[in-house]
Amino acid sequence: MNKRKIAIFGSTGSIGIQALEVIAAHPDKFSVEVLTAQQNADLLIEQALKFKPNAVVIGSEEKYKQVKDVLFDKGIKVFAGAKAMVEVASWSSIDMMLAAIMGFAGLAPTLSAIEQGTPVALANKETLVVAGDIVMATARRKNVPVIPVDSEHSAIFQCLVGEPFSKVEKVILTASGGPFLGKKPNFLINVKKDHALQHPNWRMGAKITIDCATLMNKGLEMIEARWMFGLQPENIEVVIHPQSIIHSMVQFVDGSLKAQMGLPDMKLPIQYALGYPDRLANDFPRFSFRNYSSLTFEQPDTKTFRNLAIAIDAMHKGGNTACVMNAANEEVVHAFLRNRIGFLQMTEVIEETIAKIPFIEAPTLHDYYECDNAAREHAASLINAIVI
Ligand SMILES: NC(=O)C1=CN([C@@H]2O[C@H](COP(=O)(O)OP(=O)(O)OC[C@H]3O[C@@H](n4cnc5c(N)ncnc54)[C@H](OP(=O)(O)O)[C@@H]3O)[C@@H](O)[C@H]2O)C=CC1
Ligand SMILES: CC(=O)[C@@H](O)[C@H](O)COP(=O)(O)O
Ligand SMILES: [Mn+2]
Repeated sequence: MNKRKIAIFGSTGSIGIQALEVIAAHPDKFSVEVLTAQQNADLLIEQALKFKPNAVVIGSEEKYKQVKDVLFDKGIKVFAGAKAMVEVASWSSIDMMLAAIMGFAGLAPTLSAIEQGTPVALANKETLVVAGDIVMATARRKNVPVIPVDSEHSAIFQCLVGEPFSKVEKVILTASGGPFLGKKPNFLINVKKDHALQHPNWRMGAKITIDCATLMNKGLEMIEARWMFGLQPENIEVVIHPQSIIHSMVQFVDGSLKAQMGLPDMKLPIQYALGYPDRLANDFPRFSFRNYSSLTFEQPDTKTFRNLAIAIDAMHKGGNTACVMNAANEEVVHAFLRNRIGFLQMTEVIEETIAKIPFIEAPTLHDYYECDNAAREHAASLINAIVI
């Protein structure tokens, strides 16, 4: 494999930091072309001094001077703002973009890279939840690979290697169940962010960790799988697997099931995507059957964790529904993390927002931006009316 110049969009986050660990372990395979952050100027500077990218982008324009004052003398280009992020994403000097920005904000830079013809390692699931039809159609038109980083989608992708798509019967996404597995609404009504942030198996950014606690993460991942692999909604299932050792499965037309397994460590899917189609050797800790006497499975409780049911409905309904749901979800998670609303109220706001925003059957990209905006405004007004 030729040495790849990687651009990490969201380098200061959980995925971005682990990606830099992968890159540091393979200096002969990867170099860093671009790093971006939104607010965390200190860490962005530290990363840039260590990895010497061609350029960095800081989303917050207020932090531009702080970053420029340190990095400009070192020959590193410094840009600021959301527009600069989209422009830099289109640089032809980038061999692969790691899309690791959190939320809807990741959509524009990722589309910009795909339009330019740059392969994308996709962690940012919201990009496909919001506009998966347009993003994947663009990737097909430009003949650009979109390699999954999300652990379940990486598992499915690995199971599909060498298999004709026509022989796939269904995919089964595994879900840990989060910190509240088995709990009922009378318990959930009182839970606070500190408890919800305790994921049983993975250490991740705050937003995705809350999504795991509500099971919205699995709903987002079903929609991500629908677009990433071109599946019909009825061919995507979820099973609860509390140990997070089987990362997902594919069932084929002869009934054979393939599963991808390993310890819960995002460095593995990150490395697989950055190095694809090579499998690079590493010294990550290995799974051992000696340490696990049982791997267990159960059905999700969608009556209690209604966000998963909402997402499944959104996937079936199509159009702009998942975009609206995603926007409302980003708003409620933000509010929950600031103790502005309760755990179960997150679901109520999402439902009311979907009911309020007019349905569009075949949205354009412009429609998706408008719907995201309108849904956020409506969800914010509902949140503001809540007193806890
Ligand atoms: N963490 C994980 O293990 C997994 C994550 N994912 C997905 O990967 C994505 C990133 O997750 P994670 O790393 O946990 O998230 P984090 O919150 O840890 O990091 C988010 C990154 O995005 C940047 N960012 C935040 N808001 C904006 C914005 N408006 N514009 C530009 N950049 C922004 C942050 O910058 P700053 O630090 O300056 O705020 C940071 O670099 C998400 O879509 C998530 O669902 C998928 C599977 C696993
Ligand atoms: C690591 C990863 O891919 C997360 O999206 C993970 O899936 C979270 O775990 P659960 O959603 O299964 O709780
Ligand atoms: Mn996942």
